[in-house]
Amino acid sequence: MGRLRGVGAGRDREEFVTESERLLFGGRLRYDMGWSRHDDAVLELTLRRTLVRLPQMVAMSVRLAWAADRRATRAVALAEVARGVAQAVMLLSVQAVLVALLEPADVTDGLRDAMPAIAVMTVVGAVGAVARAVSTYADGTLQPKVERHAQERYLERALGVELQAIEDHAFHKLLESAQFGASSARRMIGHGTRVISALLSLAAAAGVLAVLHPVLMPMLLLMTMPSAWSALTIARRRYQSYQEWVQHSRAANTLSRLIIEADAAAEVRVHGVGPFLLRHFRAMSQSYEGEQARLAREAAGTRLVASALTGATALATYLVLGGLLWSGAMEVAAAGAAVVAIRTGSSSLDNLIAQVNSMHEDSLFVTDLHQIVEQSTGREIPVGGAPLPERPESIEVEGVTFAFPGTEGPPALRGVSLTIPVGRVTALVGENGSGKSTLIKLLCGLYRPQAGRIRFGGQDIAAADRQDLFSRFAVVGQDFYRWPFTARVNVAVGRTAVPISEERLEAAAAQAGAGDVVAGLPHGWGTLLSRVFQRGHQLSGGQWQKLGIARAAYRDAPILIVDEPTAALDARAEQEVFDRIRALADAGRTVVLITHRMASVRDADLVHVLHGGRLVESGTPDELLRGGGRYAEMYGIQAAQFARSGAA
Ligand SMILES: Nc1ncnc2c1ncn2[C@@H]1O[C@H](COP(=O)(O)OP(=O)(O)OP(=O)(O)O)[C@@H](O)[C@H]1O
Repeated sequence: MGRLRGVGAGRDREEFVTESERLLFGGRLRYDMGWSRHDDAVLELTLRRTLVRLPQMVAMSVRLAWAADRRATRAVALAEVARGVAQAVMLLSVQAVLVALLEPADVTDGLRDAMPAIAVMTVVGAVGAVARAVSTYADGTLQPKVERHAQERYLERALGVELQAIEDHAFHKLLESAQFGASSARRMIGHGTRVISALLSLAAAAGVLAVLHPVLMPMLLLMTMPSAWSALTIARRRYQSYQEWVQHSRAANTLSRLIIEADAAAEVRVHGVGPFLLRHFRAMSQSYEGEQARLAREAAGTRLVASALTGATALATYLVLGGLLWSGAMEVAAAGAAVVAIRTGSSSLDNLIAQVNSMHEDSLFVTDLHQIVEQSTGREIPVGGAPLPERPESIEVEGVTFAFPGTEGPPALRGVSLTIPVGRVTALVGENGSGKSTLIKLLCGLYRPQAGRIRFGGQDIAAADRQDLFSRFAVVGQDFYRWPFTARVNVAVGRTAVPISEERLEAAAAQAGAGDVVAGLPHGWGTLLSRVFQRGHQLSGGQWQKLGIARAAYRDAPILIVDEPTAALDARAEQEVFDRIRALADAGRTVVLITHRMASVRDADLVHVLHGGRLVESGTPDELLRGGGRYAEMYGIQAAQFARSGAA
């Protein structure tokens, strides 16, 4: 990575855009790690730093485990300590047995002297085995709980942030990366357990070596250095690569999903899109394979160097041991015990390094999880606030300007001021992209204006309780969500805070003209509305639209926002929907209607016309028609179309 940060790095990176990335996704899909927030953490992934971070990481796993299940955590900790102590006692007993066997001239005496140590070895062997079984069981129950806990925390955070955070690609990338945090948290527990166990057994081996000869312990450490270095280097490269390629992999997955996606299946076949998608899937996968091959090549080289160094240090250690024996500085029995301790110690150290390394890698993903918490701070939907008036006279939009963050060009809304009277139908009209849907999202409190304010009966909604604000609205958007659940849930999802009421469902369906749709379903309200599951049923666009309106009716909120509610409806159904919308307003509901059908707007009490993010006209439909402005022009165009088709 350091190389990429060099002078020519930007140019190299720009050049390295695959054809698929450019054609399908409009450019490079790899993150510039030089600018990544993780960069510091990753590039500092050195042996020293990792070891310094070890206590932090162990503490992190303990905290995760403690929050998930205290009893199991305690059981794992006790069992692991018991295992470590058993191992230490075992090593000391081995030394005692060797001394007893090698020192006396008579073998029988030696065996007799060794008996107590052999008995101790048997007991601690059994204790170690039981401790291991306890740890395996407790760890097995603990890990899934930790994963669920972490996953819930993640989902709660994702749910709690503003729409704008979800739409921010950097935050979204973090969300994607952090979704692995939960399984990493689970693995951290396993690694944490094994780290403690390796540390204890290492301490035992080191203790024995220190007693035998002071030079042996540093030799043991030296022997393990190369594998530690290689493991950390490989892990660092892997994580960097993951971070850089996360969007690319996601894009390749999107391509493979599109090939099997039910909604795209017809077009994929009729237009022959399949081979095109497959070709680009192959190309994108191949470029990722190239990256993986690079990682594998570098890992192989690093491992080779590490093995050579390990061999050299092992040789040096045994030469030192030989020298000690030859010079008479050490007895044969002690040398035998030293060999056992070195073998145990180096295998514990290797194990420790491997575990610390995996733990470090996983801890980076768990850190992403923590970063979600950190980065969502300040972006979460505020809790609490001033209550809104129960029945405001009107909603006032005052000089509102709003630009989508990170977008260029003029703001989506510029100095818009208008009034939405309560209990009336207000229509918002304007050409595509004029800012109608954006204004609606601001009204509902999904976005905040950069200038100006929106008042609900005099109360600025910026200071209002957002949940209270949300509760005032029912929205039937152009792209209302088609939940892959039953018809019942697709309507009742309008109000999930209370138990589902069949009576209310029927009333909502009747209000939306969706009664026939439900009656025609094979299992009525219980019909699953998704073909990708067993017993699933497919609705037509118009049938879905009626259910969408029923959902809003079920929500029963004082303000109903309908964004192109009739686009997929036939002429009769369209008329019925507008009649119903009118009736809702007559019954005291406030309706904000967005539509391109000018004739439908004629029933509105007030019309606001947006153009290029500005309010250009306001008035009753008759006033605007008489005024001869934009509304009159759009109305005239549509009326002429009808007249032409009528004459034909
Ligand atoms: N999430 C978004 N991020 C960035 N820009 C957006 C986003 N949503 C809308 N825009 C831009 O804001 C402008 C206004 O869009 P908006 O959806 O409000 O228009 P509209 O009047 O509802 O259009 P239509 O009649 O086509 O539904 C457009 O230029 C659009 O590209």
